[in-house]
Amino acid sequence: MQVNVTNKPTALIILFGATGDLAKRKLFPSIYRLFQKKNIEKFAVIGVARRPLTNAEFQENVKDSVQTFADSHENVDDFVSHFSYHSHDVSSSESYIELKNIADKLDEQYDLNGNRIFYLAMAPEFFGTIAEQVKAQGLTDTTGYKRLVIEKPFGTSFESAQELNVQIRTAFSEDEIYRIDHYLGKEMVQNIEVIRFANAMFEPLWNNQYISNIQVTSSETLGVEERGRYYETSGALRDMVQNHLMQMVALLAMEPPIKLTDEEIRSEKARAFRSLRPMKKEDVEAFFVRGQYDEGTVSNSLLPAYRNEPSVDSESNTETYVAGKLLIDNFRWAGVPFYIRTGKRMDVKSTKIVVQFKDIPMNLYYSKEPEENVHPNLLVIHIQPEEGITLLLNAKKNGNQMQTKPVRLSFSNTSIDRMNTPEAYEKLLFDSMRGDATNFTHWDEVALSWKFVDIISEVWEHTKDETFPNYVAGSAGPKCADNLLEKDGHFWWPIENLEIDN
Ligand SMILES: NC(=O)C1=CN([C@@H]2O[C@H](COP(=O)(O)OP(=O)(O)OC[C@H]3O[C@@H](n4cnc5c(N)ncnc54)[C@H](OP(=O)(O)O)[C@@H]3O)[C@@H](O)[C@H]2O)C=CC1
Ligand SMILES: O=C1O[C@H](COP(=O)(O)O)[C@@H](O)[C@H](O)[C@H]1O
Repeated sequence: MQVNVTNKPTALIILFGATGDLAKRKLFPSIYRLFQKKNIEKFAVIGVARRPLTNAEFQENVKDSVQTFADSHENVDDFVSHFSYHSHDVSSSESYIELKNIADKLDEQYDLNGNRIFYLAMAPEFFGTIAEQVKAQGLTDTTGYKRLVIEKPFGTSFESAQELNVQIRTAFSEDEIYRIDHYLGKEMVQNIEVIRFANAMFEPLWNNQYISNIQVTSSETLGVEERGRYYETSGALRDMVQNHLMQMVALLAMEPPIKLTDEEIRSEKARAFRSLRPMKKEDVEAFFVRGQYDEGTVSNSLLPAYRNEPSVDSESNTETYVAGKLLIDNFRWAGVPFYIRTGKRMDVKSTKIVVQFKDIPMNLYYSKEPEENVHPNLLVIHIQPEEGITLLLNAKKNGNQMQTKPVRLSFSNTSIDRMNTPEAYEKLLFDSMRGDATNFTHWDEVALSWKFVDIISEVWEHTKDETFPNYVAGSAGPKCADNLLEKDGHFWWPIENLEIDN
């Protein structure tokens, strides 16, 4: 269903998990930016968590968060006056009634038309209970819209995701559910569609006749930090591949949607997932490799091995690195490998997509200077930290001989628009308030991506990787990831050499 998208949304946001890390680092600063830009005016927030806090104490926490994580600090007192707090254990049905009373009061006070966002920034084990309770206790009986914004991970396998989906669907219909994948809120991830579908020079080439392979890299310098308990049962495959990396692959591989509506775009992404060649257990080893970081020295500090991080098993078999090859068995992509890789404690923090074009059929320049191999054309989409596009072409070297040199055409997104692009969470929160679900994941996409990764998890859970730990903290990852491409006659383009030239 296409929802009526409004530009100045009003809403009461009921934020479950309001004392947590995500709320502090991402959500409060994002709501603040929307307020500062006057994108939202009539709004109120109820923070929900167990610890006892007064409204004033909670507002002080929100103020701290804005002062630490947002780039401007004006009107903060006015901003935090929109926040209330309700101490409440979400697994007990009792205090939902009190929550409803607070919600109704704020609805009237701020003239919010009964519009409600239930934002679940909590561990997934609570998602089903909260959805059921807000319905049972009448919080969803409202005159305006009701929407459920739900954080990842959405389950830990297809089966668990399906159970969770059934639970939340008792209270919310599919078009009221906004499953967050914050990569879909990143400016340059949203730009993938525009680069592909708004440029006559790319779309005709966007297929197996002209593209040799596509590489998607998301590397992090951070380790697992304080999230060892969660990460031990997740690993990089469930934490990053099932969602962020596969979403980027879908955007790169999908067919042009007939319209730019959420339904059309999400159904094209789901079709791309349906075309993925399913993994067979016996093929996992040939298509996917894993790694786990060992201790390493970065800027003269010794960083611990994953197995020595808090709440991590000293013999853990959990992967902190994944590289893999995906094949899309459709007319457009047959034969083109999509390589993906992601890891924690790597040498650089960077997310990039490299589209490598095929060599031209006959190259006039090889014969003259065989050592001067002509560089393949590359399109590099820089997702973060820098945002932009680089096109690597070949041009003539200055001078009399006919030799070539690679040249770069670069576009830096931020310097062109002369503004900082909005944070992913800011955009997604705004979209959920406006009723635009385009950049949220539909159940079909979630189900298909879980089915794909479940086979890999099953194999990995049952085979201990005796090489772990197999890469040093602060390095470029394990050697097995290079072998994966070498077998196909390819190599990973070194992301640190592909920066944007301004
Ligand atoms: N942090 C991040 O960078 C990211 C987080 N996410 C996801 O966001 C969600 C939240 O993560 P994060 O903020 O890091 O988690 P935290 O552990 O920091 O916060 C959990 C929150 O839940 C509250 N809580 C826990 N149990 C209950 C309960 N029984 N009743 C009411 N409140 C409860 C806690 O407050 P109290 O103890 O006071 O009850 C706290 O506010 C998770 O699903 C996570 O996977 C997704 C992407 C990134
Ligand atoms: O969802 C997650 O993403 C972050 C990486 O996000 P980014 O925007 O900084 O690239 C990752 O650290 C975390 O483990 C994962 O849960």
